Amino acid sequence: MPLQTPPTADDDPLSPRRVQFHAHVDADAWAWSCAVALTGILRRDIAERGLARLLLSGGTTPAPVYRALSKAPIEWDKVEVALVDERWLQPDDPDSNARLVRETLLQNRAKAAHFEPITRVGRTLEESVASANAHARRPASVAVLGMGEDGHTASLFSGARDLPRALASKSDYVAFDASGCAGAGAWPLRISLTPTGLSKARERMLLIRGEAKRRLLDRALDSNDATLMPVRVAFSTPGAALQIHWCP
Ligand SMILES: O=C(O)[C@H](O)[C@@H](O)[C@H](O)[C@H](O)COP(=O)(O)O
Repeated sequence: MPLQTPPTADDDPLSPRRVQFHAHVDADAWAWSCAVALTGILRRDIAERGLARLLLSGGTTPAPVYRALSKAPIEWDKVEVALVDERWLQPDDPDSNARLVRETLLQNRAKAAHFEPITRVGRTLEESVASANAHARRPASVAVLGMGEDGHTASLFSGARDLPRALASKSDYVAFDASGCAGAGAWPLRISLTPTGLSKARERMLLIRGEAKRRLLDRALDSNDATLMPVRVAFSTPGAALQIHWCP
């Protein structure tokens, strides 16, 4: 009879080896600490592989981190910047995640990075998803995630008809229709990284701020259902441990 391997701490999604929580005193300390952590990851991958790949989320939270990171001493011409998710908008739309990344990260030293928007003028939704999947063949150095007030991460929304298919997908990116989900705001049609795509990133970071999100995170850690709390995929998906960076 084959010997059974006893479960290790890594089998438990809430093991300290899977989720690490970093609390920062204020927004400045938070932004700079996250930028320093990201700088270390990107420089390490450039040293080890000659190239680094950074996956970024949108939303209102991460801009200060992206602005701080834009000044970091990194060989930016060896960095590919891509998106965790995108709204079905033109890449220069003020509400697109591409525009956010261009205006916050791709400034200063980081101007030299290579940016891959998911949407392009003239590209259909299917072509956009196919392009994101083709680029995702190169594994990400780090995926930077956010969490919505409804518990979504990337563009994986609870209550959406597309959620079970996205959670089970073997593709790195899928089209996602979040019609009827209040958290998706005015942009129900999205393209999102899946747990499969997330599992390939060498590192994972979740950026959150404020007491309400800290309480929501506690609820997500206690819940056992990613269809109710999609942010659970950030720590329950096999692969890298999740580094959570929070400030008041
Ligand atoms: O484009 C998006 O909507 C996102 O990438 C999304 O997953 C975001 O990270 C959360 O919605 C958090 O958004 P806030 O930072 O605005 O709360």
